[in-house]
Amino acid sequence: MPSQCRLLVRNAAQLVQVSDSGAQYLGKAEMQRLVVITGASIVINREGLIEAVGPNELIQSKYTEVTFDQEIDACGMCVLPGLVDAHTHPVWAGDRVHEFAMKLAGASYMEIHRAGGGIHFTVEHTRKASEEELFERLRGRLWRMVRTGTTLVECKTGYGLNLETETKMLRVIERARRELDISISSTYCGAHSVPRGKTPAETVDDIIRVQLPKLKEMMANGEFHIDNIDVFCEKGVFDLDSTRAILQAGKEMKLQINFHGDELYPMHAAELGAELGALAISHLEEVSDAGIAAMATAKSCAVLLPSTAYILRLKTPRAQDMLDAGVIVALGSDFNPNAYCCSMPITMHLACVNMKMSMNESLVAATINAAYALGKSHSHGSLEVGKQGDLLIINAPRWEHLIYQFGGHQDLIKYVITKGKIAYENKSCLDY
Ligand SMILES: N=CN[C@@H](CCC(=O)O)C(=O)O
Ligand SMILES: [Zn+2]
Repeated sequence: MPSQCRLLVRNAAQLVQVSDSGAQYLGKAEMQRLVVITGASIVINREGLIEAVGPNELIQSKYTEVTFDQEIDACGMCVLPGLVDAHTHPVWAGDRVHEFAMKLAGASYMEIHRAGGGIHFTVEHTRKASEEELFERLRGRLWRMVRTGTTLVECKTGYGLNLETETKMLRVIERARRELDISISSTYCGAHSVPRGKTPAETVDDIIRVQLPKLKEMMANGEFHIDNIDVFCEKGVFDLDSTRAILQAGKEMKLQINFHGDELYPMHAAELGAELGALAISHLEEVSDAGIAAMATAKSCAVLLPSTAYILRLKTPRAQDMLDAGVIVALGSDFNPNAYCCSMPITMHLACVNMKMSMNESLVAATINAAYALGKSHSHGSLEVGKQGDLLIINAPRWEHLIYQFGGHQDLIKYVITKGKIAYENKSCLDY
């Protein structure tokens, strides 16, 4: 046993491990048996990994000879795994508050998109923004996420739609990955929309023949790392054949398939994703029964985005049908200029109230299952020995307060810890 460790958190009223079996995801039955220890401690070693977790007496007796860089007495508080946000678009310039007003007045998402707004508006501003400006904006947004408990986040490109700006966005994400106290899964989403002045066929060709080969070269040179490939598979954006061609090309580059499907119109994107071995498919408001069955068999994770369904007043994603059919269900905030929500506690709350998930199911979907959607559940998403020491400590005696309290998490989350170091501390946390 080492004589020095990075962090000891002791005396937690509850410590939610989520799972203690080494599972890479939890299905509906296991979600009901969340692993929670009462009166618990956790130890993070100097590599930032969890070294021990268990009842106070056990940890205390094992670690009497060990000194810690930092100790936290969590008496009366709860410890949970850092939250995992499985779907965000956080790199952009130019907000769309004016479009929110248009939507409230009755315009649909696609009407605004077809009229040249929506993604096109953001692309125009993001192309003009400097790399430094985009990084500073990303830094602020990721910091907001950290303060609401997110410690691993998926970050998409997709507001460049050409090689120059897509690579600018990838460099910005890479810099954040290297410099900031949050783990990042990076997604190339060059097929987020058909850019102005190009046909869908020209766009697919440019992505497959120009952009992807160049990205491969840049990854090999160590300029940035890309984990996932994404396409907005939607009527009026990319059809099934175009989506298949782009995702297949990404898969050949060893990128994980993680794409937008069956959101506004039933496209049979879920069936396509299952056929291609997609690790994750997001949205799925319009998924078919056959698509649900295919995803369950293929173990393609459904990343549900309750904030988007809420803001756009879409059909409610069929979380319970998916869980009953054996689909792995995860959650994402879908932070983007259309759905300006970067809080996973609010996302979990919406999933419970609008999608009829239980609090156990929501927490699993925002931790181990979201980590699975990013191919990272071997290292993230639960408090188990050997995993990364990412956790939050809330100032309440039952963990469910994280979901029950709607907003105001700045007064609930006391610490956010990444790799065993305090990334955020609220020194004036109010009593619940
Ligand atoms: N649906 C496609 N992409 C985003 C919206 C992006 C945007 O409107 O800027 C989403 O996941 O909701
Ligand atoms: Zn999205």
